[in-house]
Amino acid sequence: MKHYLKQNKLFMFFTILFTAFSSLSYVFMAILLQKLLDAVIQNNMSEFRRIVCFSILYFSLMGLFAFIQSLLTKKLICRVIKSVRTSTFSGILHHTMEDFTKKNTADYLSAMTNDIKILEENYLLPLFEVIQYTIIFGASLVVMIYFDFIVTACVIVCILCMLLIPGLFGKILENRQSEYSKALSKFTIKVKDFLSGFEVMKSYRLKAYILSSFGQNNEETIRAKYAADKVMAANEAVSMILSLSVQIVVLFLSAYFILIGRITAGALLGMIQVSSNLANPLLMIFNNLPKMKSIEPIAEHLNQLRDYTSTSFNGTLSPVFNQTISAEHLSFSYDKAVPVLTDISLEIQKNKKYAIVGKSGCGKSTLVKLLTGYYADYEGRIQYDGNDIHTLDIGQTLALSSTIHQNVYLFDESIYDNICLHQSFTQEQLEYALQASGLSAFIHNLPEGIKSPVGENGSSLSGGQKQRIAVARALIRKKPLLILDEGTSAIDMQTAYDIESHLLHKKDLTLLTITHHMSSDILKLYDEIIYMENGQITEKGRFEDLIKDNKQFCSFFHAKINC
Ligand SMILES: Nc1ncnc2c1ncn2[C@@H]1O[C@H](COP(=O)(O)OP(=O)(O)OP(=O)(O)O)[C@@H](O)[C@H]1O
Repeated sequence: MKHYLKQNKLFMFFTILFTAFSSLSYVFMAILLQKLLDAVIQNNMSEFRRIVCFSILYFSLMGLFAFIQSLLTKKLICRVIKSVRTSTFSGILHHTMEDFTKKNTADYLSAMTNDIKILEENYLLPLFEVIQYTIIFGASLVVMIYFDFIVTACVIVCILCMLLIPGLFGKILENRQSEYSKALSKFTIKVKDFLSGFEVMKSYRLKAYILSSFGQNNEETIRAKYAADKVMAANEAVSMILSLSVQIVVLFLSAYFILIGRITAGALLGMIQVSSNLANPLLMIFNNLPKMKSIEPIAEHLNQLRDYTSTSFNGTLSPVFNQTISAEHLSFSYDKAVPVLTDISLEIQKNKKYAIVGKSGCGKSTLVKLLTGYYADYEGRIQYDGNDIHTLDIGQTLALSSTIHQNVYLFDESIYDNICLHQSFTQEQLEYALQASGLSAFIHNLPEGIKSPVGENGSSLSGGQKQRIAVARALIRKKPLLILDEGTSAIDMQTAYDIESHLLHKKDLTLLTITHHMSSDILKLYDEIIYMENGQITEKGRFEDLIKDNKQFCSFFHAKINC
């Protein structure tokens, strides 16, 4: 948190300055009361008038300072929250694909919303209260010494007892707050999951189950919140008792000192006023310190997201793909126990076309993800034009390829924005991409044309239309490597055939197609069919040759077309 406050040093300085002005005015009230009562008791009319005039000016200025201080504090909190959000979000965006997918997206969502809210409520707001009350407390102590030293000494003893409170509750509150943050994150994950599966819920009549599971999670979250609130309540009660004891000590001692003639009645009134300026600020400070300490695990989590650095890919070379992407003796598993790819060697030559086929779950998508720089923790070697992928800048390596998945993600913007992704392209480039992806006729029939909104994740489009937008998105960028991972599966046969054969005839494109669609007309157009079984490549070659060989691919092909 200090990091963000340092970024706003000047703002912080002026906020503290005006906090000091408005805080000192509270303390000065005690001296004003003492002077007023003494003037009244001494029947001093001219002194009384002087005090009244001074008070009018004084209270007007006090109001102005309080307003400026409040404004500056709010503005500073807004600036800090904005910085925390921006740097946390940019840290999240900095994650490698591999590390990003290790967590549920709702976990990031919870950090960006719930955790930052907790930070505001339990750190930033209390911090400025603590600053304000510390100034009031310090100034009150000075005024108290001015009134009477012995009373001040007794007050200090009470305060030392109060110093034990943060130590008493801080650690417990920290643990409870951390549990609450975890519960909130779990709750957000569940809600996101349920809302994403809305359609499944409707068609499988899952409402009762979802409501009960939601209720259980809601209950756990509230229980975690209440557990933290209970510690806060205990902290508040103990702080209150101790702060009251300060006022009681002041009251009784001052009364005794009037009796023995040590102080005046005006000083008693002043001391009662100042003692509340000692007790209340202390109460607030000791209420707030454990709260502020409790956000440490949350701040740590946000800092981890902000300061994320990839430990897997640290290369800096710009990748070049002019000849080959190769894999040698590549083995990989997601959880170490179950091997997904075993000893794979292959070479992808620039501008050639490859179809990767095999039974579901044999590792086709995983192989392509590894080749394009998705995962770093594998055995063997992956090279781009002879350079190990680990020596390359992974951001640039990932940008060399475009993958069109079965489930395309579309932003809630227009078709145009989803294709161009806020980059500039010429009209000619746009028209080519629309034509080659088979989108032209569809867009032509829309009232708003290419500017039509697609809805949340393309909810107003069909699966095939979404895939065509993804194809246009990739083609307009003329990326050297295009991957179709069942990328045309939702498009009607004729359009899919047209798109795929167009891509197969593009001379300046390397194409990797993962397909379950066994059309001999299309498969014949590929330079190489790569057939996989149980995480291994068992056959490679042109379609006609593999059919002639009459081995595993041939049986797979015939089994598929006979289905
Ligand atoms: N992120 C992941 N975490 C853990 N296991 C995974 C993950 N992704 C895939 N797997 C597992 O790895 C194996 C290979 O999956 P992969 O998606 O590569 O197969 P595939 O051949 O592309 O399948 P399909 O043709 O059905 O899309 C499967 O057993 C799958 O369950």
